[in-house]
Amino acid sequence: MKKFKSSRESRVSITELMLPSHSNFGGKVHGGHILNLMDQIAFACASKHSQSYCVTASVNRVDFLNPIEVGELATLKASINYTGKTSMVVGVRVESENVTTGEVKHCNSSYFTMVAKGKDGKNKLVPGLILKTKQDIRRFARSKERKQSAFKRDSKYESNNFKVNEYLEFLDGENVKMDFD
Ligand SMILES: CC(=O)SCCNC(=O)CCNC(=O)[C@H](O)C(C)(C)COP(=O)(O)OP(=O)(O)OC[C@H]1O[C@@H](n2cnc3c(N)ncnc32)[C@H](O)[C@@H]1OP(=O)(O)O
Repeated sequence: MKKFKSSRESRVSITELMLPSHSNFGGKVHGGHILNLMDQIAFACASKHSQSYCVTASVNRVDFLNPIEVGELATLKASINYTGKTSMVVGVRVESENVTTGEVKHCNSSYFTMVAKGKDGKNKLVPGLILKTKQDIRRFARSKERKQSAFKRDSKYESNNFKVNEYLEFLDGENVKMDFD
């Protein structure tokens, strides 16, 4: 297996027609269906890069920017934004297209952290990423910063580290009432 690979080598794109069976009560495509497709394409992209079976470790923020209508085409694009030792961050973008008007809407962007698994079920080293463009560097740097800030936030809120007195003021003006037992 190569030691380094470019994001172009594992880029994946799929287009699917949104069927009535994918709709929610409001007639739009169900968010859960879109998340399922996003997870599948993130898996395909990470598996291609690492040439391994991968698992989803986390999903960073999914904003539903625009709804997708039944009868529209949903196109999902995925590429590797970041490589760690055994983990990869896959950027996933979802667009919808109205086939009659040709209007294209950006519906979601999200970042899936996938971890490669070896045949023994243990986490496995993945090839590094060859950064070819300014855009590649921007995506890599953004993912690295996001990973570092998530780590800092998680440690701050661990129950052993959490200092309640430092957060009482933080609750001022919020829709809560203190009622300690
Ligand atoms: C395709 C599917 O949908 S699979 C089904 C859904 N997913 C699963 O069932 C996964 C269940 N979880 C697991 O198997 C494990 O907890 C894993 C693989 C996510 C983490 O493995 P562990 O051995 O516990 O963690 P470890 O601390 O060694 O981390 C391994 C790597 O994952 C990264 N990682 C672990 N947890 C997270 C997280 N929550 N968010 C982001 N990255 C994470 C680490 O930073 C590390 O990256 P690196 O090797 O590039 O430095």
